[in-house]
Order: sequence, then C-alpha cells, then structure tokens
Amino acid sequence: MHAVGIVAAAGSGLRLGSDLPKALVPLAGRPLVAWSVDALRAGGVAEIVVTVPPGRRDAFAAVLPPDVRLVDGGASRTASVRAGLAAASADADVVLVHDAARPLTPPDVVARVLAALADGQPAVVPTLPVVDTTVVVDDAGVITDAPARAHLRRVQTPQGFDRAILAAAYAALGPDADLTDDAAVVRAAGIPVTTVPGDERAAKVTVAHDLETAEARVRR
Ligand SMILES: Nc1ccn([C@@H]2O[C@H](COP(=O)(O)OP(=O)(O)OP(=O)(O)O)[C@@H](O)[C@H]2O)c(=O)n1
Ligand SMILES: C[C@](O)(CO)[C@H](O)COP(=O)(O)O
Repeated sequence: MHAVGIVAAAGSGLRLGSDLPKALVPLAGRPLVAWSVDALRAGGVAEIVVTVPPGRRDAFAAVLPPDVRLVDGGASRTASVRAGLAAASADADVVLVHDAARPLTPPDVVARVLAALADGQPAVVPTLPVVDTTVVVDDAGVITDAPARAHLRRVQTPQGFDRAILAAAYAALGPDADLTDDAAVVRAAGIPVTTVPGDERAAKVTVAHDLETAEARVRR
C-alpha cells in the first residue's frame, strides 16, 4: 500500500498569539511541523507533502528534511488540504491528512489508521471519548440540547482515506467550501467514515496552554 501524508501547516496560529506561523513555533527547540512530519514517518508514512503559508517556503525548507515536498496552502484548512492533495503522487493508494498542530502524535495512532485502510476501509479517523457533559446552546447561551455522551467523540488527525475517494470528494466540493476536517469532506460525498482509537498525546496545539502542556510532555 503506497501512502502519502499531507501535513496541513499553512495556518497563522491566531489563537496561539505568536508572531511566527504556528507550524514554525518551537516545541522543545524544534518547530511543530518538524515534530508532526516525524510522527507520520515514525508511523510508517514515508512520502510527505506539507502545505505552507504563501511566501514562507524558505523558512519551512530550512527546518524540514529535503525530501518533504512543500506547496502553498490556501485561506482555509480545506483549501490547504486541497492544494496538498493536488501535489500528492497520483499513484498513491491512500492519503493521511495530519495537522502540523498535533506534534506529539504517537506512531501507534498513525499505524492504526494505516491498518484500517489496509483492511479496506475508505475513510478512517482517530477519535477519543468525550468526558464532560456536552451541550448545544442558542445565540443567547441557553442550553437547547444535551446529546447522549456515549455517542460523542473528539476527532483527531491523522485522518486516512482511499486517495481516489478523497480526491473525488474534494472535486465535488464547492471552491469556497470551508469544513473543519477531511472526514466532513468525504461524508458530504456520502462516504462512511469509521473510527479507530486516538490518543491524548495527539492533542492539538491551539492556545498557549496547549504548548505548555506539550513542553511538559516532552520533558517527561
Ligand atoms: N489556511 C489554513 C489554516 C489552517 N491550516 C492548518 O490546519 C491545522 C489545524 O488548524 P488550526 O489549529 O486552527 O491552526 P491555525 O489556523 O493556524 O490556528 P488559528 O485558527 O488559531 O489561527 C494547522 O496545522 C494549520 O496550520 C492550514 O494548513 N491552512
Ligand atoms: C482537523 C481537526 O484537527 C480535527 O479535530 C480540527 O477540526 C481542526 O480544527 P481547526 O479549527 O482548524 O483548529
């Protein structure tokens, strides 16, 4: 099975509040994107495309292995993954889409996604249970619903797909579509998405506290 990894790294990191694009922010002295590329490789994905903020290729090339392909990302994560997918080898069987913002993803998570794809699943995402009661609120903040927690999951990356199915789902999507993950893209095309266990260590670095937590994990 020929797998290609797409690392979405073209975000700016507004919620982190850094001057650098988030993917270049250091974690224990190495940029987040370098950790995330290593995580995919350690899990068994050799070929990697990284989507970068336009105009920042040199900065990314300086911190990544020379065989990683760099492409300009877009204005949204959806647009960036679309650009990465267009640059991925057309002869790849499967694609794993990963966030640069999930630097400490254990190789086991990547391996579980690959194994489910090798089993013939068309779309696979790692998930974790929800531990808090979770509610829906209206614009005034009043609770309107409290979905049964047993059926709720937190979705992580890498998310794995049959390459042709993901490409067809993106092709069917409007040019300005902005969905929060790639599972939503294939679900919009009617493809069922299965889940495998995620891992708390694959947490996303979104705000400053997440970076502190990741630093503490690396120190341990
Ligand atoms: N136009 C974009 C926006 C996001 N991403 C990537 O998608 C992943 C998840 O996005 P998020 O954590 O929201 O990153 P940012 O968009 O950088 O964060 P923020 O919303 O705080 O600006 C990140 O690795 C980010 O680099 C991307 O490739 N292209
Ligand atoms: C793809 C993702 O990490 C799955 O949980 C998440 O949807 C990214 O969301 P963000 O708004 O780009 O942080």
